[in-house]
Formats: sequence, structure tokens, C-alpha cells
Amino acid sequence: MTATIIDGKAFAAEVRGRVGEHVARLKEENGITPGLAVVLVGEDPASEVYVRSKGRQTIESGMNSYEHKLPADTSEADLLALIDRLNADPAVNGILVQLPLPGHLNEDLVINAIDPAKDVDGFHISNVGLLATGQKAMVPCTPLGCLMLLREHHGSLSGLNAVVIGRSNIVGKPMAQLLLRDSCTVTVAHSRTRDIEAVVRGADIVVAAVGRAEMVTGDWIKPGATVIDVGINRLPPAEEGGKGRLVGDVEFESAAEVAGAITPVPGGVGPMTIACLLANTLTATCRAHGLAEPEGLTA
Ligand SMILES: NC(=O)C1=CN([C@@H]2O[C@H](COP(=O)(O)OP(=O)(O)OC[C@H]3O[C@@H](n4cnc5c(N)ncnc54)[C@H](OP(=O)(O)O)[C@@H]3O)[C@@H](O)[C@H]2O)C=CC1
Ligand SMILES: Nc1nc(=O)c2c([nH]1)NC[C@@H]1CN(c3ccc(C(=O)N[C@@H](CCC(=O)O)C(=O)O)cc3)C=[N+]21
Repeated sequence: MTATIIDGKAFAAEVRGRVGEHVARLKEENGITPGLAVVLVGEDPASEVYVRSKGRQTIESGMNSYEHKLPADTSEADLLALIDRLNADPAVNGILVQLPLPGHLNEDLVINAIDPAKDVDGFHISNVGLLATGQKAMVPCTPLGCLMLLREHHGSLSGLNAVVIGRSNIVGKPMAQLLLRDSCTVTVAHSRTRDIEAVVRGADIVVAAVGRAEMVTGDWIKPGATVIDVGINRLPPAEEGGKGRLVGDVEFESAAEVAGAITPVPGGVGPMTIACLLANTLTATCRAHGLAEPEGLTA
């Protein structure tokens, strides 16, 4: 193996440390404790794991965590009423509604009901528009985490060819916006892209956000390229009752033979997502109080 491993877990711990220091200062100097509300509708075991680790890391960084677990059959009206209450609550600076929502709930409607200033996921149409036009926005956590890793590894991204695989609203599209803002030449590939291997082979930076286990193999990668693997896929367990290995959208072994640098799964983008959620909650708190924003924790 030749690639440098980009240690997202370690970098995320550093980001959380910086968030924690800033939170401590906010408390001491301004008497403010940031608060993050996480809303989970229904009982998806994977989502519960994420919600729990978000809650734990929120508290570890000195912020208040408010968890709202609602039954799977919660009505849209009840969910919207909860969001209204959180919007109006001055102790709540950030609101995250865990996705996906059960099918009877309209995700766009629910997300757009969140006060954009508290939308720490950056999914509200106002934040999407602000990001796309280069204005100050709340930036989605996963793409922000990827950008931080890329900036840390490369310094300037200017002029590099970046290929984002995936065009979802939560990862692919905002990732493309952020790379464009950092002056990459950006291509967005998806399920209809023709000769996708050749497209990816032209990339200095590959961000894979597809949701297909180990789809991108080493022969797709330009020698020396940087590979950011967003995918979180659980393989079927090898034995009855087993848990199944967690893999990305990139075949790590073959890609690491060719790439210059690569993020592992687990321990790459995932921990950065949560660290950026905390960073966004801190940023939202500072903005709400007209205080100076933390440096190096926003896009
Ligand atoms: N690490 C983290 O913090 C996070 C990880 N994830 C993970 O990232 C992955 C992507 O998530 P998300 O963006 O929400 O997924 P979506 O399912 O919303 O989007 C997947 C995208 O991949 C494209 N795609 C599907 N199949 C192919 C293919 N064969 N070739 C090329 N493109 C393809 C789709 O194209 P089309 O639009 O044409 O259908 C779509 O744009 C998942 O594994 C998810 O678990 C997600 C969020 C956070
Ligand atoms: N409104 C909303 N915002 C989200 O940001 C959001 C969401 N909904 N729904 C689900 C996806 C997924 N997601 C992850 C966060 C952390 C890890 C993470 O920390 N992963 C660890 C491994 C965790 C494990 O072992 O299962 C890692 O990659 O090292 C993964 C995935 C956020 N999402």
C-alpha cells in the first residue's frame, strides 16, 4: 500500500476539542451554553446509534443536548408543532431532524419548517440557496467534514479536478458547491453517467457518496489522487447473528495501492460529520448572539 491514510477520527477529535474550548469561553465570558435538539421519528436501529453518539459528543463538548424520540406513526402536524416549539426556544440553537423520515411525512416540508438560523444540517432551502450563491450559510455537516479533510491534506484546492460521485441533496450537491467555491473544476457523476470509470480516472480528488459497497475500485483511480469515501455500508454478516463489516463506497485495498491519500471506513468521514454538527451548533449560537464566529470551523 502506498496511500497516506487520512485519519478522520483523529482530526474529528481535534475539531471537537476546538469546539469544546470555544464553548467553555462562551460560558465563561457570555454565560451562554449552546443547545442542540435532535429529533428522531421511529425506531431505526442504525439511526438510534448515530443519535446516541451525537448526544454523547454534544455533552462532552460542553453543550446541552435535547433528544426528542417520537413514535413512527407521529403525524405531520405533531412533528411540525414540535419544530415550532424548538424554533421558539432560546435554549435551542441547533435543530437536527434525523433522516430518512417515515414515508407518510413530507421531508421537504418538515426541513423547511426549521428556522434556517437553527438548521445545523444546512438542508433548509434558504441555506441551500445561500451556499449556492456564495453567501454565509449553514453548511451540511458531511460535505463540510470532507472539505476540512481535503483542505488539511492539500492546503489549496484551487485548479484541481474534483469528481463527486452522487448527487443527493445531503451529500453530493452541497459537496460540489463547496469544491467549486474552493476553485476546483467539479464534475458530478451519478447513476446515469456514461463511462463513469473514465470520468473518475480524470480526478485529482474523488468524493464517493453513492451507497454501494466497494463500487469504486483501484483501477478507477488516477495515481496519486485523493479519495474521500463517504459511503457507510454494512456487509451481510459472515455468520448467523453476526454484525457484518462496515465498508465504504470505495474498495479500500485496491484504491490504496493507487491513490496518494484515502479516508478509511470507519474512521474517516463519519466522525467528521458529527464534529461538524457540533461546530455548526456553535456557529449558530454565536450568530444568534451577534458574537464572533469560531475560526476554521466553518466553510
Ligand atoms: N459518513 C457520513 O457521515 C454519511 C454517510 N452517508 C453515506 O453516503 C452514501 C450516500 O448517501 P446519500 O447521498 O444520502 O445517498 P442517496 O441514495 O441519496 O444518493 C446516492 C447517489 O448515488 C448515485 N448512484 C447510485 N448508484 C450509482 C451507480 N451505480 N453509479 C453512479 N452513481 C450511483 C445516485 O444517482 P441517481 O441520482 O442517478 O439515482 C445518487 O445520486 C451512503 O452510503 C450513506 O450511508 C450519508 C450521509 C452521511
Ligand atoms: N438529518 C440528518 N443529518 C445527518 O447528518 C444524517 C442523517 N440525518 N441521517 C443519517 C446520516 C448518516 N450519518 C452518519 C453520521 C456519522 C457516522 C459515523 O460516525 N460513522 C462511524 C462509524 C459508526 C458505526 O460504527 O456504525 C465511522 O464512519 O467511523 C456515520 C453516518 C449522518 N446522517
